[in-house]
Amino acid sequence: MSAVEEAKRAAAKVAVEKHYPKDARWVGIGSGTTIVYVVEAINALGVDTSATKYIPTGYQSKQLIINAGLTAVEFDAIPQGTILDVAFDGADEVDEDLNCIKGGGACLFQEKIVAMQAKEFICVADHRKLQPRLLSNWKSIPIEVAPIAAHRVIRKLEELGSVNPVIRPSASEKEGPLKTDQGFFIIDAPFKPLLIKADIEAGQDGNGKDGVWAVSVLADKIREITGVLEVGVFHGLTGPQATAAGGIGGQRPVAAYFGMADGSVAVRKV
Ligand SMILES: O=C[C@H](O)[C@H](O)[C@H](O)COP(=O)(O)O
Repeated sequence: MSAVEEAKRAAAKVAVEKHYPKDARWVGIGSGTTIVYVVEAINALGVDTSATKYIPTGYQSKQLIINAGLTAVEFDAIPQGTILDVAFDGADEVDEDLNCIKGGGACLFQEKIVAMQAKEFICVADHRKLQPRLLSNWKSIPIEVAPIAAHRVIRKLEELGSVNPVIRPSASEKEGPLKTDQGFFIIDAPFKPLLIKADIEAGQDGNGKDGVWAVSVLADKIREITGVLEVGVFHGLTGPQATAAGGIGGQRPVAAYFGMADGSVAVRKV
């Protein structure tokens, strides 16, 4: 196993040991390569999972749950008002404020609704994802859009300062653009690194001047474009603040665990 895979596995083990409630009834399971180790770590806990329902965030996630011998229940099949005990997921990048970029594997819409339905959203990743600001290393924001509106959305993203936003192709050119679990397209929109709270407090302007945006300002602007289903920036209130504002746990994780190159696990918490 490569060092990066070892790092993902180490982070998943710590995150699950710290945040998986032994009597969990409803657990969100994200998408990607890191989440595989989260499911492995859940099974390794040795707790009784027979009464627990695992909510997938897409096709890959659902197959992962089923193949691990756990019970998958689609998001639209959970009883109304159900609050998930916890949701785990990976990320493409996490900043100092715990805002995340997600959607590198074309899953983001279902991941967001599952995260927002959970009391606690926990992020698990390797050291490459740990950055001071979003778009430091990962260069573009994945945005899920209705195919018919894709070119219109691209023009609007350019107006916001994105340079060369593109519709993500599928693996085979003849199949055209990649389709999400919703049958939508993904547009990858490059922007300059996004400002965090400390930058704004230090007096920087995050309102798009010279193409420089604060995380939530840009995420909200993109989401307002007609044709956009969801944006792969997870931000805003989280934890008790989200609950106090009438939400559940919010879309920003309360904690993120990173497997480091030296074998240790680093954590960022709100
Ligand atoms: O679209 C994919 C999801 O947002 C993933 O959670 C994200 O891309 C991280 O994936 P991985 O764990 O493979 O790095």
